[in-house]
Amino acid sequence: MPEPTSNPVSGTVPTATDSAATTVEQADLAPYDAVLLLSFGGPERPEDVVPFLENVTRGRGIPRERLAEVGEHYFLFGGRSPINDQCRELLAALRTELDGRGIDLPVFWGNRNWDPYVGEVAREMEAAGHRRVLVLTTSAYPSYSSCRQYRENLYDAFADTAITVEKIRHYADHPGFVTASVDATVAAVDGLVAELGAGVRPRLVFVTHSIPTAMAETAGPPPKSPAGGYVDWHRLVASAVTRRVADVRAIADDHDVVYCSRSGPPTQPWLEPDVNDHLTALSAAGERAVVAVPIGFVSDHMEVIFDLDTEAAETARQLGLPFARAATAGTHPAFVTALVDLLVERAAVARGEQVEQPVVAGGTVGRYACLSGCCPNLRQPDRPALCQVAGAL
Ligand SMILES: CC1=C(CCC(=O)O)c2cc3nc(cc4[nH]c(cc5[nH]c(cc1n2)c(C)c5CCC(=O)O)c(CCC(=O)O)c4C)C(CCC(=O)O)=C3C
Ligand SMILES: [Fe+2]
Repeated sequence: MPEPTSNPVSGTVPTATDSAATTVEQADLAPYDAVLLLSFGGPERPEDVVPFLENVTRGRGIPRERLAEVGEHYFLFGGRSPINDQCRELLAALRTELDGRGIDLPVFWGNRNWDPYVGEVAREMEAAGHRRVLVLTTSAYPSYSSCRQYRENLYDAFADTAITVEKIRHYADHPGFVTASVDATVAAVDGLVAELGAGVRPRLVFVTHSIPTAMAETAGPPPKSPAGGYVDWHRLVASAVTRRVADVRAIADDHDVVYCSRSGPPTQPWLEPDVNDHLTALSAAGERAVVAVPIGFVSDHMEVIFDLDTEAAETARQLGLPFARAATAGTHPAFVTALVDLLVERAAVARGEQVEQPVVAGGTVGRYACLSGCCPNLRQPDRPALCQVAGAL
């Protein structure tokens, strides 16, 4: 940040001794008057688990056995999902970063599937006088589940309020998100090398949430491959992370994008391979060590602590395949800085200003407002959603 020539807060000229306290210029996110962190939500007590699962799966056709199985994942961790605490930590980190830039807008937090519900938070925000809100979700990629479903819930929450809602762009290809994954991957590679010796070249296995192939193929705006925007964006992030890790550490030449948390009826095709099947195949092919990089999750969600740290780690143990899991972005400073940069960028765009929109090489600048047919709801195509504009794909 440039040194201010005068102190905009007090109007006095900063001196050498008080400069530390006076170099923060007041800034804002005009035209927005508040920020909303929108997340998935998760249970915090054993009694919450079943009602939470009912909220998530209502009308989604998930088999009863799958629900019972996922309930057990939560019970294994005391009936408490890690996700809400991670949102609290992210809120604190965002506050510190905003304060450091002299931005004093309030940051609210609401969830789609558990307390604090976004519908209740919307009414609080309206009562507090807010009228134009900028939303940041804890989901970084395009697809129905990771984008439109959030926007449908925003519609339900805000339709009857006086508040206008806008969103930042999809940010998985933002350099700050990629940097957080690179640092985490380097640390995990170093851990394996310390354990196994300098000759080992771990293979990077990027992991994300599986979704039905029908959802994947319709995800994201063009240009996209037949696999769809969800898969394309993950492949791009995986390649970007691999390139940067390979610049500084010896790793295997190839990397993979694989999936966890498959749900739905067995007859419905979902994205494959499953991470456990893939570890088995890599072991059979003679791979000597694997680093799992959960680029599909912004923090250590249940999918990370159960599907990877518990289940996939056990698969690797049984295979005798050395395995490490890289940290998620969480509150990595590069990620927190990137999120605030994305808020600042979005506000500048709303003011009609020219602004830099950084993406990693080969990335595309995600849309601020999605096209009305993008990431369609295949069950209820006409369900209303916010932050979209009319336009054909
Ligand atoms: C793409 C995607 C993300 C990433 C983007 C994002 O972050 O949003 C994500 C995140 C999450 N998913 C989560 C939890 C669950 N997801 C489920 C079910 C499903 N997820 C799907 C997709 C995704 N999900 C889909 C297509 C289904 C099938 C039902 C349907 O078509 O809607 C079910 C039901 C049981 C089951 O079927 O597994 C649960 C409990 C939690 C909370 C974790 C915690 O507590 O830490 C988080 C962050
Ligand atoms: Fe999910």
